[in-house]
Amino acid sequence: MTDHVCLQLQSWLHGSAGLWSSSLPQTGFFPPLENAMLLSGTFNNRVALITGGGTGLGRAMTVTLSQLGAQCIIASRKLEVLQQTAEEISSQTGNKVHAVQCDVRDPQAVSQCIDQMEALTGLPDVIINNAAGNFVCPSERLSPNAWQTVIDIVLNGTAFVTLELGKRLIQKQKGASFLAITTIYAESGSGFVAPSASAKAGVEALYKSLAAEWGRYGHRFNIIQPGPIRTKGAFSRMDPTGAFEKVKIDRIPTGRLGKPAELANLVAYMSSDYASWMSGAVIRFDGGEYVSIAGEFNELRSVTPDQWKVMEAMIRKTKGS
Ligand SMILES: CC/C=C\C/C=C\C/C=C\C/C=C\C=C\C(=O)SCCNC(=O)CCNC(=O)[C@H](O)C(C)(C)COP(=O)(O)OP(=O)(O)OC[C@H]1O[C@@H](n2cnc3c(N)ncnc32)[C@H](O)[C@@H]1OP(=O)(O)O
Ligand SMILES: NC(=O)C1=CN([C@@H]2O[C@H](COP(=O)(O)OP(=O)(O)OC[C@H]3O[C@@H](n4cnc5c(N)ncnc54)[C@H](OP(=O)(O)O)[C@@H]3O)[C@@H](O)[C@H]2O)C=CC1
Repeated sequence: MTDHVCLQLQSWLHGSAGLWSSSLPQTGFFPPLENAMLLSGTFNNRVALITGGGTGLGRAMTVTLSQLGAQCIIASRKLEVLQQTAEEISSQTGNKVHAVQCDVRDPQAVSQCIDQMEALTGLPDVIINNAAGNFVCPSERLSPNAWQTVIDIVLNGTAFVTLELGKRLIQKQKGASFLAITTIYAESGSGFVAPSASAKAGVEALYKSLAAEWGRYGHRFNIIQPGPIRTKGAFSRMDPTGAFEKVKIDRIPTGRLGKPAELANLVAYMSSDYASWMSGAVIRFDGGEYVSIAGEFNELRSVTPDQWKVMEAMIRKTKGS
């Protein structure tokens, strides 16, 4: 028995068993709740700008904010996509969603987009910097333009939108909540997405800096770091073959991907007056993935109770160093 368990352990250590798979099956402890969490009317008479709001997570945020009473503006490059999303959400919620074309890489376009927005709704109360560009690529294969494209969308785009709106809000003495969507690897860095990791880290530095500097103008700045949530935009560029999805899920302690509506509820809370004391916060929202990857001994989840008996006996038998 003991020899058999030792052999099993050796085979596990040499990688023939799934390194990340837990010895216990995931039993659906963490079902997602996808309805809007806040009180209806929380965002009545509020205007929310969501960059990249036409698709994926930005779209889900727009649905939730609109359900809660906000007048939303969604902005990105593809006007047709934006218009379709805006119409669908407006008719679903009864609250107007406006579509405004804007390439956030271009500061002049950003300024014109904000002119357009001011004419439509006035300056926003809620700003969600969600637009991004990313793809997995070995760093030695990146061209200068590939690097620059991601940095321009994510870091410069966020800065152009935030600074232009910030200046105008300060001028009008109007407070606002700014939120940036980054990633869990903004902190750790990550191979194969170096431009995105660098840009998202820059966004976090910008938001923490402005949280300190612009509180005096009535502006709050917060950050959400989502873990993996299925969207076409992300998954088609991060896992085009689908080969890595199971590996990812196996290392998430809650045993599943996140849902767009779950993230949208957190976004709504952090953008609402219920969070008016929250500024400079970085909230990781990843089902436990980050700590699961980081912990030195977390692979020991694969050790079975029988294997533990053998290991414990071996450890207890050892005397001295
Ligand atoms: C192990 C992983 C397992 C599972 C993963 C599963 C799920 C994901 C989990 C977590 C996700 C975590 C973080 C996600 C962060 C995100 O940001 S996801 C959002 C993704 N959405 C988008 O990217 C949408 C917008 N993207 C785009 O429009 C394009 O993809 C873009 C390339 C970013 C920009 O388009 P644009 O038209 O402006 O640019 P191009 O002219 O096409 O390209 C510019 C230069 O980049 C080079 N390029 C483009 N693609 C690639 C590539 N795949 N590899 C290498 N280089 C690329 C292109 O050649 C240009 O350079 P040049 O040729 O030198 O001119
Ligand atoms: N899904 C996930 O697992 C994770 C996502 N994230 C983050 O969540 C956010 C949303 O991603 P997700 O919804 O998954 O992916 P999407 O691809 O659906 O969203 C990205 C959005 O950004 C917009 N966009 C891209 N380039 C520009 C530009 N130059 N100017 C204006 N808008 C632009 C796109 O619209 P258009 O093409 O019309 O310009 C699109 O709507 C991103 O910040 C991403 O980094 C973070 C961690 C995990």
